[in-house]
Amino acid sequence: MTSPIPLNEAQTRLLKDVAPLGSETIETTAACGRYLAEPLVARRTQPAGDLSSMDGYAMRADDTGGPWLLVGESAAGHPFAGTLGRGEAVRISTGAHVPEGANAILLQENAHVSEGTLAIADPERDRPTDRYIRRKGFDFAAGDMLLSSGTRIDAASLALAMAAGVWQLKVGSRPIVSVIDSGDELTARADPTRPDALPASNGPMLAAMCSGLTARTVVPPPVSDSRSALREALGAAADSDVIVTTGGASVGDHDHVRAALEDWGATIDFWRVAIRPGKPLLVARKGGITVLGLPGNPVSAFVTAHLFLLPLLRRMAGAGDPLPRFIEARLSGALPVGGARQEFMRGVWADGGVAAIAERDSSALHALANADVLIERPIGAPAALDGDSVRVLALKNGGDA
Ligand SMILES: Nc1nc2c(c(=O)[nH]1)N[C@H]1C(S)=C(S)[C@@H](COP(=O)(O)OP(=O)(O)OC[C@H]3O[C@@H](n4cnc5c(N)ncnc54)[C@H](O)[C@@H]3O)O[C@H]1N2
Ligand code: MOO
Repeated sequence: MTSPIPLNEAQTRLLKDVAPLGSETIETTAACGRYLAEPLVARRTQPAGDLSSMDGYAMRADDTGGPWLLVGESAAGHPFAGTLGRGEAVRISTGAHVPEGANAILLQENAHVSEGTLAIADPERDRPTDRYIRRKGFDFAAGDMLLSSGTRIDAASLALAMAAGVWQLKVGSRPIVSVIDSGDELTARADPTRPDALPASNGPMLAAMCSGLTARTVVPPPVSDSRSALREALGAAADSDVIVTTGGASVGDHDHVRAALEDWGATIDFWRVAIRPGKPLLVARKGGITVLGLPGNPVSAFVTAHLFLLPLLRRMAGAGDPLPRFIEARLSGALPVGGARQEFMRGVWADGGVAAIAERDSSALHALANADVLIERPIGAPAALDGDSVRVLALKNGGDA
């Protein structure tokens, strides 16, 4: 049996020959979570003209002493039509166009108005200023390249595209994923008449992880621990871009995934990665289909999905940067020396840093559900002390997407 390969080598091999699936043009409002298949180029200039950023009064820059005659109003959506002369001012609201000739704003709070005449309430302290003018095109101009191909559309970039006048976006196609739970002990729902049975939780968990990437996911009922049943389930999932199996990936008498994949005509790329949890991870290919054989233990399945399945789906969906990003955090508490596998411990935000959850069993879903982060422990790392810097992968607050 060959030795487990390092994580970075395994991720490189997984993604090496995987190209984005294709693209489609969709409404911008429906594009959240998708990846741009071409750069976003502005079709309009923002702001379209010089706008006031405050409610107040506009006047000429060479005429900031006052008093002024109020000659009209510029409201958002209703610009003042004329040109301002000396001794004249207009009422102006936030977001309204600064009239022709005007180049200074007096804040409403600093103004005194009486019978159509405007004056500075405290001339010793306040003066009209151009600080409250947002210049035409300061955010972006028509023709500017705003986001590069491969960028994930989130709420802010969706708003940017709308503001840039781009109603439709060319985005990467959504991958189709089939998730096969395998094991004789598994049932689709808890069955009180079978104390030996276990609800299949991996399939729904993995489907939920994929949904954050807008993949289309199919989860058939659990498959029994038999080579032929697995072979049949693989065949039934052949119209997928990715097939995920969970369970049966290890060395036990009932672990049939590798044999079933070979029966089906798939080629095993690699099996076993030097990570904890998740060592028995397997990658195989058949035609354009990538098969990820994830371990059955729920935490192992979750961690390997985070490290392999989600990057694979991001790449297929057109992401420029598919791998999860580590961030540095301060450790609250101490950790023992690292082992022979790169470890991903469940952790929580605590005392301004991260603390490892004591329960490290790879079946412990309760601890996983409480985790905010995965704390990375490199192979053979020296013991870590309270306050040391560690690398973490964020799980909560959008870290999964
Ligand atoms: N002698 C050895 N035994 C094991 C090794 C090893 O190297 N030598 N590796 C261990 C590691 S590490 C892991 S992880 C597991 C992985 O095992 P399998 O992928 O073959 O998974 P199963 O044996 O089928 O199941 C393990 C565990 O997970 C439960 N399970 C399975 N599927 C689901 C599901 N869909 N939903 C919820 N829970 C599931 C299953 O009931 C088992 O309890 O192997 C170690 N053994
Ligand atoms: O994947 Mo296994 O969890 O390393 O126990």
